[in-house]
Amino acid sequence: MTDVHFEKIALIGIGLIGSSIARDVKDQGLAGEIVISTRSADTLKRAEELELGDGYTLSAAEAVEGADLVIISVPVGASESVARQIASHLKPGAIVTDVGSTKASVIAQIAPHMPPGIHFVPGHPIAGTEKSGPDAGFCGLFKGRWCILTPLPGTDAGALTRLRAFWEALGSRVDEMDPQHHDKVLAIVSHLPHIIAYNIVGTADDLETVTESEVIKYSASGFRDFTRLAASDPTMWRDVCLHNRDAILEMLARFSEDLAYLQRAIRWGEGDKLFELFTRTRAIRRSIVEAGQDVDAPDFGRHALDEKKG
Ligand SMILES: NC(=O)C1=CN([C@@H]2O[C@H](COP(=O)(O)OP(=O)(O)OC[C@H]3O[C@@H](n4cnc5c(N)ncnc54)[C@H](O)[C@@H]3O)[C@@H](O)[C@H]2O)C=CC1
Ligand SMILES: O=C(O)C(=O)Cc1ccc(O)cc1
Repeated sequence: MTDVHFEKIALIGIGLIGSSIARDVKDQGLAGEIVISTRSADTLKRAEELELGDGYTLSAAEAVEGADLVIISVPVGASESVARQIASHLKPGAIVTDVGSTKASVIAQIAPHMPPGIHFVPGHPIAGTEKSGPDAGFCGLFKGRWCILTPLPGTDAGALTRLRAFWEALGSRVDEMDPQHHDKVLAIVSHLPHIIAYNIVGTADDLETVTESEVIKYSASGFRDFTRLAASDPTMWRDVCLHNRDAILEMLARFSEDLAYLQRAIRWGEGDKLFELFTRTRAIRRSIVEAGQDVDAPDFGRHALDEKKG
């Protein structure tokens, strides 16, 4: 059996994801010691009040001293800064991983700083909410959710197996994927929906004829769903957009083309085209429900993309 117990786990960043990991690790006794580091003193103090770990420090370098597993849970744009700070303090043989929503950029930021003998295995739990900060996390966030690992060529098989077992202990289903493929898949199933939500809520806010009270008063559940996504952390999503630029622009181009098709059909009263599209999309959801798949399941998007690729 793979050993999922670590003597010391260092958590760098203790927001929604870091604090959820801390809660699960504690709950399941997966670590002898949890040391938490974050950039802001206020967040660190809050983590201590919530008793999320055993040790607390503003120094990421100090946190990783002697750690067998280091989990970086910061906005993706802060990855290189963290890697620089911890590089020369890592214990030989340590596993370093992250939870960032984009993978190619995070790898480019972290991998060059990792000394020989350190096992860097990038990861991404496909689980979260629109909330952020240490209070937002909860036990069981990762249960039944996918976690995608994007190992690099030459990644130590033992380190990969241990990290996989760690996420499985948190209740996740684990898949491995090439980082570029990950970034394309997530661009369509996660990044675009957030961008569309930010855009539609922004548009509604800009409409002079629609007062704030009307937007709230008459908002149907469709619009409300968008406002939840559009309430997501601005720093995190700015970084996702800037660090998955190419895949997002590619998917946005496809999306805009398809939107123009819809726009034209509406303008010219081409009801058959509208009906055909709406019937096709309805069938997609129905087939997922009939297959007994959770419609929230993150692999939905991956299957849809694979089917498109043929
Ligand atoms: N929010 C979500 O639903 C999900 C987020 N992710 C990824 O997880 C990572 C963390 O996201 P959340 O926990 O949601 O964010 P969060 O905003 O709740 O927490 C971020 C943490 O990073 C710390 N931090 C920020 N800049 C830092 C820096 N330069 N150095 C050290 N610490 C720094 C903050 O103090 C905070 O503790 C991001 O990369 C995000 O893309 C992955 C899956 C889901
Ligand atoms: O809140 C939601 O609906 C999400 O989609 C959460 C989420 C946000 C970012 C990720 O990289 C993974 C999951």
